[in-house]
Formats: sequence, C-alpha cells, structure tokens
Amino acid sequence: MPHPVLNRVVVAPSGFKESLSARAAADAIAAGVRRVLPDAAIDRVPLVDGGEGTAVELAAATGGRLVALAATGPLGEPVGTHFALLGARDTAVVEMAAVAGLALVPRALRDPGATTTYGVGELIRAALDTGARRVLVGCGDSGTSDGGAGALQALGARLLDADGFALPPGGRELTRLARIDPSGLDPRLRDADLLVACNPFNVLCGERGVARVFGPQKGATPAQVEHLSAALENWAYVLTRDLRPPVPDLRTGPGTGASGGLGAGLAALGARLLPRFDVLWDQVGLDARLARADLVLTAEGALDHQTPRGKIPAEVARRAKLYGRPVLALAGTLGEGAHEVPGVDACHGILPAPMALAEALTRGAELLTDATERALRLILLGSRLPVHAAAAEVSGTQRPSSVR
Ligand SMILES: Nc1ncnc2c1ncn2[C@@H]1O[C@H](COP(=O)(O)OP(=O)(O)OP(=O)(O)O)[C@@H](O)[C@H]1O
Ligand SMILES: O=C(O)[C@H](O)CO
Repeated sequence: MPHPVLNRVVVAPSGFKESLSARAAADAIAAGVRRVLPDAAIDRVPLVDGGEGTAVELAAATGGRLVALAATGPLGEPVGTHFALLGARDTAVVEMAAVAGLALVPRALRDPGATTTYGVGELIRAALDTGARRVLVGCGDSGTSDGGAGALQALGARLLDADGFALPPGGRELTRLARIDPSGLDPRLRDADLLVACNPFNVLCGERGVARVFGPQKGATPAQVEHLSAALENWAYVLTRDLRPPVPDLRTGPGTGASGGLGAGLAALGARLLPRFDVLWDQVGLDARLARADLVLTAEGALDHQTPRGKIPAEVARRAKLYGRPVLALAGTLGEGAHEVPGVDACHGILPAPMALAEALTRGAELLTDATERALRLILLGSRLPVHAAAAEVSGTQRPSSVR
C-alpha cells in the first residue's frame, strides 16, 4: 500500500561539486526514498543551472543525444567536447563550460585575461550545421573573461585594432579594439533563435562587473582585474557602436556578465538573455511535476547563506511553494543560514558522524541514500506525533570534520 500522504515524491537535486552529478544525486536520493516508501511514485528531475553537466543532463532528460567533437579550448588548444540535441530536434544546447570552463584551465595557467570563448562560437556553428534552429547557450563555471569576443570571432566577426590587424585571443586585448567588421558573420545567425541561459545578476561592467566579481576566482591579480575592467568597458562601447544590438545596455543589462561577459557578446548578435532556471527547467517541465508532488526533495553540496542567492534548492523551494508543496533539502554540508532558506521546510545533512571531507566526497552516493532514508523516517514519525518532536533532529547543523 502506498503511504497515505506520500504517494508521489519529486526528487529534484543539484549536483554536489566534486562528489556527485545531479543525476547521481537524484539516483541516490531515489534509492533512499524507495527504502521507506517502496510503492511511492518517484519522479527524478536532476537539475542544472547552465554550467557543468547542463548538456548531458538536458539530453538525458528530453530523450535527446550528445554530439561529440573537437573544438578550441580556453587556452587555444584543441579539446574534446560536446553539445546536446534535445528530444525536440530543432533545439541544441551549447554548454559553455564544456569548451571554455574553468575546469579546463590548469590552476598554474589561470589568467582570465588570456582565455578565449572561441570554442563556444565553434559549438554554435556545429549546432547550426545539424539544422537546429534554436540554440540554447548555458552559462556558468566559465574560465574566461573575454566578453564573448572569441565566440564572435569564431562566428565570423573580425575584431580589429587601430591599424586594421585582427586582435589575438583574450579579454585583455580588448583595450586595443578599435572596430568590429561584422561582414563575415555566419548568415544563419539571422534566422536562428539564440537563447542564453544566464544569472540575471551577472553584469558586464561597473563595480559589480565580471572582472571584479569573478576575475579573482578565475586567477586574476588586482592589477589584472583593473585592466580587464577597462578592456570590457571598451568592448561594450565598440560592440554597441558597430553592431547596434537590440539590447539597450550591454554594460549593465541583466545577464550581460554571464560567463565572463559571453552574455554581452552574444546579445550583440541578437541573442536573448533569459533567466537561466526559466529557460532550462522549462525544457523538463519542472513546474508541472512539482504541482503533482506530495513531497519535494532537493539537494546540493553545501546548503548555506549562499543558497537563497539563486542556487538550485532555493529556486526549487520557491516554485514548490507556488503549489503549496512541502520541501526537504539534503546537503553534504549544512552551513550557516541552512535553516533560513525560504520555502525549505526542513534540511538534513548527509553525514552520520564527523568525517574527513575527502571521505565524504568519495562516499557521497551512499551517504545521500542513507540520509534520505533517515530523514524520511523522521518525517513519517513526526507526522504521527502530536508535537513535531522530530523536527529538531532533522535540522541539526552539520559539517565534515575537516571544514569545521
Ligand atoms: N559528499 C559530500 N559530503 C560533504 N560535503 C560535500 C559533499 N559534496 C559536496 N560537499 C560540500 O559542498 C561544497 C560544494 O558546494 P556545492 O556543490 O553546493 O557547489 P557550490 O560551490 O556552492 O557552487 P554552485 O552551487 O554554484 O555550483 C563542497 O566544497 C563541500 O564542502
Ligand atoms: O561562468 C561564470 O563566470 C560564473 O560561473 C558565473 O556565471
């Protein structure tokens, strides 16, 4: 017999960085649910935010496929990469991190003024070669800060210095950009629907611009950050003057800073910059699935004060609450603020006891399955008690011992 109140459980986790992909997290949680609610319908929706894993997950979720190819990596070297063709055949997904991600730049070589998004432009071209009319570009986890200059070059734009010579790759070169010759741009861009899934809070220029906010974590020194800021100012100016894009403000418009300014570069070609969760999760029909759930389980590596700032569990909880659904969040690490994520009714750490982080990362799947089982048993017990005695136990703050 299904449990009277938990017939349908939606499992909608993010990946756990360096431990579990979103799909592996969903499988691990589902295994825990199955132990407690053997007859419940479990609806797995591994969720992506546009960064690493986006193409793989969306291909899997829509019955689509991956197309493997070689393209130019962030340091100019060839890398093996892929894009996705979704179940609806006319839509391709280009995940920028798969060809220009930070993970493709060895730590010792990190210099965001030098890296290029050339490969992103190559993937867009390859996607158009398949006949796709709609190309969805996922942003996040990038290792670049070139404003999408490389992508524009790969798509046929010529970026010229004052003497008419083509600029070499890298955001820092954009201080020398004098004009853009768009005459060689791929003509298919005119008819293609180019959508960029971005975090709207990321902007190209100014105090909150990409050079200042993301430059340091991509390896820039303070002097390099200032140089890059100036280069991207010039980029916005020349792009606006020479391409006359429909986007009114390439400097500080929402999403212009996505993935080191790739948002701005593509917007200058007429791409639409859209809030990432809307455009990505529409592809998997998340809202309709949440609306049918008796319980929603979400998860991420670290649940903390960052979570409400546009992280996956917070957005899942916000949407679940539109339909009045209860939400339980599971996390590798419960940090400060874990209990204050709006819409999350209870959270539960996956560690049964203090443990070294390295071990917790390796044993992520097993720990997540066991923790799901524990949390559900407490919830079911709590629902039978006159007072919710279980709640306190479900929510204890927890960190791996090495990060205490
Ligand atoms: N299996 C695990 N056990 C314990 N802690 C984990 C585990 N997996 C991930 N974490 C913790 O989560 C952190 C990563 O957090 P998370 O996966 O939420 O990504 P993030 O860095 O917040 O980035 P984003 O969500 O923006 O991609 C790790 O540094 C680690 O502390
Ligand atoms: O790609 C990036 O620049 C960061 O992950 C923010 O989107």
